[in-house]
Amino acid sequence: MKRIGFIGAGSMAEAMIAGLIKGGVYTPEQIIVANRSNKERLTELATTYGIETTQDKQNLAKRATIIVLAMKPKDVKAGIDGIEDSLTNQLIVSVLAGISMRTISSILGKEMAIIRAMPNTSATIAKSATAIAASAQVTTEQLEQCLSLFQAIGLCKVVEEHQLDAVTGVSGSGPAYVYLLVEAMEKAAIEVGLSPQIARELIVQTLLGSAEMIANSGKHPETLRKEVTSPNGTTEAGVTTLQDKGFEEAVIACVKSATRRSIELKEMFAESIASANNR
Ligand SMILES: NC(=O)C1=CN([C@@H]2O[C@H](COP(=O)(O)OP(=O)(O)OC[C@H]3O[C@@H](n4cnc5c(N)ncnc54)[C@H](O)[C@@H]3O)[C@@H](O)[C@H]2O)C=CC1
Ligand SMILES: O=C(O)[C@@H]1CCC=N1
Repeated sequence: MKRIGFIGAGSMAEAMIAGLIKGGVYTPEQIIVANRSNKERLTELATTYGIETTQDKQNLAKRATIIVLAMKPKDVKAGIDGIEDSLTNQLIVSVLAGISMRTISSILGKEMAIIRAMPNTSATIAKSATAIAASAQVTTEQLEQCLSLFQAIGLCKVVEEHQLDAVTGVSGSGPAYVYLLVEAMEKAAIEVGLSPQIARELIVQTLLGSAEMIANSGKHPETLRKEVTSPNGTTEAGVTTLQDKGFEEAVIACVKSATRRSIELKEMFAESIASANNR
């Protein structure tokens, strides 16, 4: 029986498990999840999804065809140390930000088929924007399996590994930028006289409508923006203020900072794991 095993039982693992079952990619019997020590969390997942839970990672690694690494990046060494003897030709799928394939291979002490993925929290509602990158050992069949895994929780694109830092800066962290925009719009809406409830509903619908226009109208965002903007009208007044306040530069700097941080974290983790391996 093909099985998928998750090491790490947090929010990202749960989002993926929910999407996989809902999308019919795996049945609950085919899913195993392990964590470090929190038995209550495992019981909660077993009760909600009917999946198998364990704290025996070696056994999980032996029985799964795909092993998903879903712990925090700082826990990767402790999380996968000890599973290497259980590995044969399984596919390792890592959702860890800033942990390179090289770092994973160096902890395992062998070259494996590894796919790195950068999803985002909208995976919870099967709307993740995910990008994946595959190591040379990954077969076409394994890549297809991984694509259907992430397509069950949203959209999935294949990129080169070095592009994952940019993906992290754009869509991994991206939901937070949108939430900040909404927080600011809500504050302003209340200041100009709307109730919080009506403000929230109007803003959410505006976001959904705008996203769908970009996705489905076939028009460039700039064209769509110009269609909203009447000469000397209200939008022009608003957009001019945004431009005067450096909105575009701020967004560009934001994405670049997040991308840079992803690169820094990757280098930092690589160094600390290399020095731990040499001890
Ligand atoms: N939250 C986000 O927006 C995104 C997160 N990610 C990545 O997903 C990964 C998981 O994030 P969350 O689910 O938010 O974290 P979380 O903190 O909710 O869950 C982490 C899980 O790992 C388990 N764990 C820790 N040490 C372990 C060990 N030694 N052995 C086995 N299990 C262990 C914990 O018990 C917990 O169940 C992170 O590496 C993060 O970089 C990727 C994309 C977006
Ligand atoms: O903030 C972070 O580091 C993680 C990676 C992408 C989203 N959250």
